[in-house]
Amino acid sequence: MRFRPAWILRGDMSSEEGSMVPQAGLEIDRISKRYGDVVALSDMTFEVRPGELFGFVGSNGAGKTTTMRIALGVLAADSGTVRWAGEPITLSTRRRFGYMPEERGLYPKMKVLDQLVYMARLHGLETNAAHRAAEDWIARLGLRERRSDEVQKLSLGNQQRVQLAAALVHDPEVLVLDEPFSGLDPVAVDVMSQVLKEKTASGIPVLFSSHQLDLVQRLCDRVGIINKGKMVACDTVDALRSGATAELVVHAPQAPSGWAAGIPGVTAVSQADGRTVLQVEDFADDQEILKAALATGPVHEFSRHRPSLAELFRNVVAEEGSQ
Ligand SMILES: Nc1ncnc2c1ncn2[C@@H]1O[C@H](COP(=O)(O)OP(=O)(O)OP(=O)(O)O)[C@@H](O)[C@H]1O
Repeated sequence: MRFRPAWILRGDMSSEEGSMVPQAGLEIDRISKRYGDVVALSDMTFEVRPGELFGFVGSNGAGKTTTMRIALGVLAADSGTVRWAGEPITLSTRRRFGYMPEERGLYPKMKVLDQLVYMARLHGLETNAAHRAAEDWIARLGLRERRSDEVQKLSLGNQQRVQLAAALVHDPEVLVLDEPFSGLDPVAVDVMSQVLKEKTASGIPVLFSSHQLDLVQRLCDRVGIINKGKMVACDTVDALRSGATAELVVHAPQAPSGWAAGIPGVTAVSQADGRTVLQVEDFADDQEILKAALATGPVHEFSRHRPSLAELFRNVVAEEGSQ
């Protein structure tokens, strides 16, 4: 599968952004960051719009955590700006963000309720309001029976629920979550997904990173694929998938190797167990392909295939890596 250049970004987001954006969201604007000789981010640019669930995907070391830390202001960029609602972020803006750091950051010996009350107080809630919010999120995230346990005595999945509660307890205006789904069981994934959807429905922009691409494909309004510190593709999953060169799966058990060679606009990707996967350009004539397949014997399947986000991701990373 190959990609048309329309959605492969090369440092200019202007064609990707529409004019219908109601208000500015969380804007990451040409952020660069080096660690010594390592270029972690290079002109990283994208926006998470109000009410949008934005999935941030990339290989290990691509720069997701660095971007999120800079967005939160816990790490300084070498250049570039992060804005929320049109204004550069400040210490007081940061207090209105909810953050789930990759390294988590709960106090292991603190009890769940005390932990959440403490977090809420840190973000400026009064004692009573902090207690109410902590109890609400404990109930909502299924942690009632664990509320008096030390965090270190919880399972990893439950610790993650507490971490999510800690990101939400002060009713943030923006959510930035670093791999919130990692290590969760299917029920906890559903709880997490539901909470994120509710938050976006109330107008909050949510940025989260994940290596679980099936989940990202299912949940997100838009996806940003990053590679080596750069945004290389950013759009809805549907737009990304429709921008990829289509594939045809042909099950013709008697077809010899190379049976489709020479048909204009067609490239064989694989052929095994009687099943051939072909890449077909827009101008390729699928009836001609079908005729060629039938000429070899019976055809049991002839179907178009839309690449999954995981396939798109592998392809983008391979393409960009080869440049
Ligand atoms: N404190 C640091 N000192 C030196 N290099 C760092 C530091 N933090 C990150 N890096 C480097 O910056 C690059 C980006 O790392 P980052 O953690 O942002 O990637 P990531 O996309 O979050 O990866 P992962 O999916 O593995 O969590 C990597 O090359 C990493 O080794």
